[in-house]
Amino acid sequence: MNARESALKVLHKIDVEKAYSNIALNHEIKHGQYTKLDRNFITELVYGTLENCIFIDYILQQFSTTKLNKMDTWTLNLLRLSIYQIFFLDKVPDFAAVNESVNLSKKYCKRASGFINGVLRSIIRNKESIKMPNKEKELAKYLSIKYSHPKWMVERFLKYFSEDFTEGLLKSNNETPKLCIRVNILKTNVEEVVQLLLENEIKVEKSPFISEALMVEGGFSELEVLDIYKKGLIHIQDFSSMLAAKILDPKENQFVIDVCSAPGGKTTHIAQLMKNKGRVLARDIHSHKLNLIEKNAKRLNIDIIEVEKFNGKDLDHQLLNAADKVLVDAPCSGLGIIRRKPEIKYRKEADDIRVITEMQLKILINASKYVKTGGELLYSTCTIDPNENDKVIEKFLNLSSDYEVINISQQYGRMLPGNHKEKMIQLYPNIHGTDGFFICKLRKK
Ligand SMILES: C[S@@+](CC[C@H](N)C(=O)[O-])C[C@H]1O[C@@H](n2cnc3c(N)ncnc32)[C@H](O)[C@@H]1O
Repeated sequence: MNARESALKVLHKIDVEKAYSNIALNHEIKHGQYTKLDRNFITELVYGTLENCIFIDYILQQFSTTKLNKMDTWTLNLLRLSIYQIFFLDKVPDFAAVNESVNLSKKYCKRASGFINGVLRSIIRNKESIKMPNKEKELAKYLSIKYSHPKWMVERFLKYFSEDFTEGLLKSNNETPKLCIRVNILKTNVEEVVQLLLENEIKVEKSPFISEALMVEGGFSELEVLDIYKKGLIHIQDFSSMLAAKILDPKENQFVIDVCSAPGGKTTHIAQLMKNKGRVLARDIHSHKLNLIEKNAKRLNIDIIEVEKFNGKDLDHQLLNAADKVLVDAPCSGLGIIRRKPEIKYRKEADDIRVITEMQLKILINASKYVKTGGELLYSTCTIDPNENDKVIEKFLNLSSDYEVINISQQYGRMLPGNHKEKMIQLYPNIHGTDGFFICKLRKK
């Protein structure tokens, strides 16, 4: 199977089965016989098409007599894949993209071959004269189409951020994120890992902010296949996520509870910082995800983590005032990780955010009850929506007079790129080059 056919299958799966892009793509790549070049091309085609889907559909609708929602899903995804190549990939000649698509259509949507051929050739002929909405008159619509974010999302960003900031954010959301590595200091050290990666022709940069973090140069994306990963010397985790455990700052022999912990990125980092001494209780509502924490802990040689299925919306009376530190890495809209999962743009609705903030507050209130007097509570999310971040904290503080916010931007400023004047930390992909991420640390008085 060639790269375009694989990309089409993955796009179809994401669209029709609502699969996650990273999981669907990894599955396809792992189970096919592809060269590294093919794997990179499939990845580029899938992410590029997904990232630019609203723009692509806008073009397609202008040249198709059939409405997009009336098209067969194979035809629609094949057209999207081809239009992506025509508009965004200089290395693919336009007519090669059309010919490949027509060949593929014979296998996946035979009856539409002529239609696909006609639409694509007409797009190529008129490529230069395509009209975009007027930026001055219809800013949200223009940005929505240009950067392929739903209009409600753009309007929401424009409500919170300036026009320039919003445009920068939308642009960054369509860029490829840097791959970050966390060195497992229980098993090795940074120098050894840098050397071992070099032997695999992977160059990394040390992070000036977090001692155990490395940034991969050039975006190599298959670290999981390396021995160094399988042997648990490294874990793959964004810099912003590493900050959460660093700022929680757990110590050896403490009792730490992580109430929303799967797949265990932060839990295993916490255990690592505790030098694998003490107790970490890792909970999640989804039992199938708890297996991932156990698998990760085993690989990283960590044995102080206990996993347990528990709904954070329920209060566990057994744990009242029991923990030194509690982490609430809350379920959120994910608006900070659109670079990694572009499908988030198309699957979220404005109302989802209202519903999720109620859950976040409930989980935070329950979790706060598990902290000892003098203990600490850390709330984090991978979103940039203030309603899920500082607004949740504001509501929490109104209901919890026994808590105060710790000024982490002052205390941990040296770990952060950019300037942070507020007590809490909000990272943005367009400013900090990390995932969009929020952290607030609180102390129980
Ligand atoms: C942001 S993710 C956690 C990521 C994790 N901390 C890490 O670093 O790997 C949020 C998690 O909350 C879990 N979750 C959602 N609703 C929950 C609830 N009511 N109680 C507990 N966990 C919940 C989800 O299954 C998901 O694994």
